[in-house]
Amino acid sequence: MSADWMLNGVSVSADGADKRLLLNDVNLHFKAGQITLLLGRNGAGKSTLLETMAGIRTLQEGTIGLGDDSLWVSTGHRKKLNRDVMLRFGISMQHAESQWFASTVREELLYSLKPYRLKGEEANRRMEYALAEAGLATELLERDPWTLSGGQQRRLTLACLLACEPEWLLLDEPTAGLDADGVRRLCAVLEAHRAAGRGAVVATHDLDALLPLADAVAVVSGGTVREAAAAAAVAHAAAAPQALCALAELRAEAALPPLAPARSGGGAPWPEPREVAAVLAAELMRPGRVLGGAGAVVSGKVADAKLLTGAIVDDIANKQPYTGPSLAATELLRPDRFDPRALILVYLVLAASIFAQRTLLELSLAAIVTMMLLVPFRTLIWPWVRVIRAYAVLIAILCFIGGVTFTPLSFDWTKALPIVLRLGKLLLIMLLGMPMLKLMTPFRLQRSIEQSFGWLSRINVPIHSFALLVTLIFRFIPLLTGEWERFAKLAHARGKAVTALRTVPFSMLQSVMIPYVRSILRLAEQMADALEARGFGYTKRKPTYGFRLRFGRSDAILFIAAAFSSVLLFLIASVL
Ligand SMILES: Nc1ncnc2c1ncn2[C@@H]1O[C@H](COP(=O)(O)OP(=O)(O)OP(=O)(O)O)[C@@H](O)[C@H]1O
Repeated sequence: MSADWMLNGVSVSADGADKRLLLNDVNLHFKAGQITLLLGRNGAGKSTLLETMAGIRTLQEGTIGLGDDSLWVSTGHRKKLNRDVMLRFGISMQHAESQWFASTVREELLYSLKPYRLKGEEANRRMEYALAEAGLATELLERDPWTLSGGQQRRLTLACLLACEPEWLLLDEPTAGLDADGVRRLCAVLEAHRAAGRGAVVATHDLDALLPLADAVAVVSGGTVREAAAAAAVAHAAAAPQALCALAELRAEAALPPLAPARSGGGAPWPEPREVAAVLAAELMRPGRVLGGAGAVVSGKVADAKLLTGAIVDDIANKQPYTGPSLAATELLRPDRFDPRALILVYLVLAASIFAQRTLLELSLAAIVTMMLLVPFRTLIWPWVRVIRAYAVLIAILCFIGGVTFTPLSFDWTKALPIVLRLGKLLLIMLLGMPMLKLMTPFRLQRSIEQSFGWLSRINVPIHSFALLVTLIFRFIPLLTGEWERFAKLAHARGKAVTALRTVPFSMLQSVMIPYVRSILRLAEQMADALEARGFGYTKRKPTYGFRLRFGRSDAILFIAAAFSSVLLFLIASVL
C-alpha cells in the first residue's frame, strides 16, 4: 500500500509577466488505493495542479507531501525537490507530443527508466511489459515517436509511465485521442493500479470513460479546489449499494425529498439528475458544509452523471470571484495594443535622449524618467530581473577594475565614472527595450516594416526579405528559450532531476543537446511550412496578411509622452 498525497495551503503563480495566482490555497488529501478525478472547466487549473504535484511548478506557498516525505525540502535558504518522492510517481502531461525528444520509442522508454538505474535485463522486461499493457507492438520500438499517430503517442506516454511502476499516477487527459480499445486498456491499468493499493489523480473531461472508475472527485475552479464529494460524486450501476447508501444519507438530512412514488413503469428510487444536482450545489455552497460519506449519487446512467457534475462545476465556477489582474492593465499589455511603428519611434526618441546625457546627475534624471515611463509595463520586465541584476553586478565589477589603482592602493572615481556613464546608459536603453519584445508580435513587426518601407521594393530594395529576416529572428529567440524550458520540464518530470526548475542538470546536458538541436530544426521546418502556406517566399505572389496596421489614439498618446520626456531630458542636458 502506498502513501497518501497531502496538499496544504498550496498557492502557485504564473511564470509570465502578470504573476497572477493560478492556484490559491489548495488543501487536498488524495488517498492511496483510490482513483481521484480532477474536474473543471477549461483553464480551471487542473493541469497546473498536476504539474505542481509533480514538482514542475514552483510553490508560492504551502506544502506537498507523499506520506511523511515532503516533495520540497529545505537546503539552507533554498528549496530543493526531494528525489525519493520524485521517484515514487509518474506524470503524463496533457499533450503527449510535448514529452518527446528521443529519436526512437526505445530511447524514450529508456529515458523514463534511467533514473531508476535498472539492469539491462530488467529494463527490457519492463519495456516489453509496458508496451503490452499499453497495447503497442514491439515493432514500434525503433520508430520515431513523432511519427506515431496521436493515439499511439498517448499509449506511449502510458507505457513510459508503466515501465517505471510508480506508486502514483498523475494523468492529464489520458483518454484524449484514444480509441475504444485504448480507453478499455487505460481503465484496466487504472483498476489494476488501484487493486495494488496504489493511487491515481486524473484530470479529465471524459466522464463517460472515467467516472465509473472514480472513488473521489475534486472540482477545480478558478484556481481553488473543492472536494465535491469524498467518494465518487457519481456512482454507476455497479456501485449501486454505495450509491443507494449516499442517497439515503442525503434523504436522512432532508436534503432530498423522501422516496418518490415509482416513476412510470419503473420502481427505481432515483430522483431526476437535475434535482440531485441542484441539491448538491446548494449543499456545497452552504458555509462549512462539505458532503461526507458517499457524497452524492445519481442514476446509473453515466450520461446523467455528466449532467450532475456539469451542474456542480458550473455552479461553483459561477460563484468564483475574478482574481486575475485588472482588465485595464491586461488591455495595456496586449501584444496588439500598440502599433509597432509607434513603439519603435518611442524607443528611438528615448534612446537618443538617454545617449545625450553626459554627467552622473543627468544620467540619474534620465533613469528617473525611464522608470516613470516603465511603471505601467513593469510586469513585462519581471522575467528579466536576473539579467538586469547580473548586468548591474557586471557594471560594479568593471567600475571597480577601472577605478582601482595599486600604487598607492586607492580608488580613482574619475576613472570609474566614464564606465558608469557608458554602461548605465546601455542599461537604461536595455530596460526600455525589454517590454517591446512582449508588446509586439513578430508578425506585426514584419507588417510594420512592410507597410512603412514597402515602396522601396519598387526600386529593387529587397524589403520583404529584410522584413522576413527580422520576423524570423524575433520569432526564433522565444522559440529557442521555450524549447529549452520544455527540455528542463522533461528533465524534472521524466528524468527526475532535482535542480532548480527551468534548468537542465549538468549531468543531463550531454544527452539533451543533440535532441534539443534536432527539435529546434523540426520547429524551424514547421515554421517555414506555415510561412510558405501564407505565401511568403513567393516573389510573384503577395503574401496573405489579413490585417493592416493603423496608428491609433493610444499610439499617439504613448508617442507624445515619450517625445515630451525626451525633450525634457535634452533641455536638462543643455542647461546643466
Ligand atoms: N505559465 C503560465 N503563465 C500564465 N498563465 C498560465 C500558465 N500556465 C497556465 N496558465 C493559466 O492557468 C490557467 C489554468 O491552466 P490549466 O492548464 O491548469 O487549466 P486546465 O484546467 O488544465 O484546462 P483544460 O481543461 O483546458 O486543460 C489558465 O488560465 C492558463 O491560461
